[in-house]
Amino acid sequence: MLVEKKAQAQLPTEYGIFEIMVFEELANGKEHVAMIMGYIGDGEKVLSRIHSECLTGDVFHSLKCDCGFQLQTALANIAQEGRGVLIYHRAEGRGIGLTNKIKAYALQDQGLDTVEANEALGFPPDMRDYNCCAEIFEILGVKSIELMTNNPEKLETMRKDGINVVARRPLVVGKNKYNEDYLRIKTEKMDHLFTSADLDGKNLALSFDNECGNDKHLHLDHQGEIKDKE
Ligand SMILES: Nc1nc2c(ncn2[C@@H]2O[C@H](COP(=O)(O)OP(=O)(O)OP(=O)(O)O)[C@@H](O)[C@H]2O)c(=O)[nH]1
Repeated sequence: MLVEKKAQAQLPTEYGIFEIMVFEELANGKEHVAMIMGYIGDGEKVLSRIHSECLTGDVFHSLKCDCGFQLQTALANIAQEGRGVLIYHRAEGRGIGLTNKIKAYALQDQGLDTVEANEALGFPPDMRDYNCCAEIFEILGVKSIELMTNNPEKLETMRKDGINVVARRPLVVGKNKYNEDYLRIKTEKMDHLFTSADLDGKNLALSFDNECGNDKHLHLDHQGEIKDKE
């Protein structure tokens, strides 16, 4: 047994009413979350997402990654179907944690890509494992899933752990000028399932307007002083 269910309640959201459940991972005390909508019933063909925690993207709407956009789109897709499960997997920074992810961002500011930055800090490119997510599906009575992801490892782990993946639904959203390299590196070095049309922005279900927001943004110089950037 990898996880234990700790709490459950209703959670009204802007996408509709979910049932929220908290599962503790026994090996490390991490609190993973399942957001469930509708009646799981026979547990077959449940629209699902395993979303890895990204404080910067999910909460602060960072444009350096696609995480926040994927989270919103996954919840919206589940609401549209009226049935589904989103597991919020507490594996911040692909498992290296928030402090190390921000250290990696600092290295990326100096020109390293996401994989190189992890390696420079002494970590593999990706430290996640998804076994506890498969067990959460099992506890929920989910037998087969349509998984919203571009990451082949999530598909493989679910299959190995006995959760039948009947389909993959690509989740290509939120490309913008700040995350172009991040997305490209996912295809080139991490085997993620983007097409060249995705990377050109042609297949985006929800494209992000490059020119939106205030481009006369503030930036920090090397001393940490905030300056206007023209
Ligand atoms: N180490 C590190 N983690 C990052 C970086 N940018 C985002 N993340 C984390 O990456 C995780 C999301 O992984 P992704 O590779 O974007 O996507 P995925 O979950 O593998 O695949 P999808 O299911 O297609 O979203 C989250 O935990 C983020 O916090 C980065 O530059 N470095």
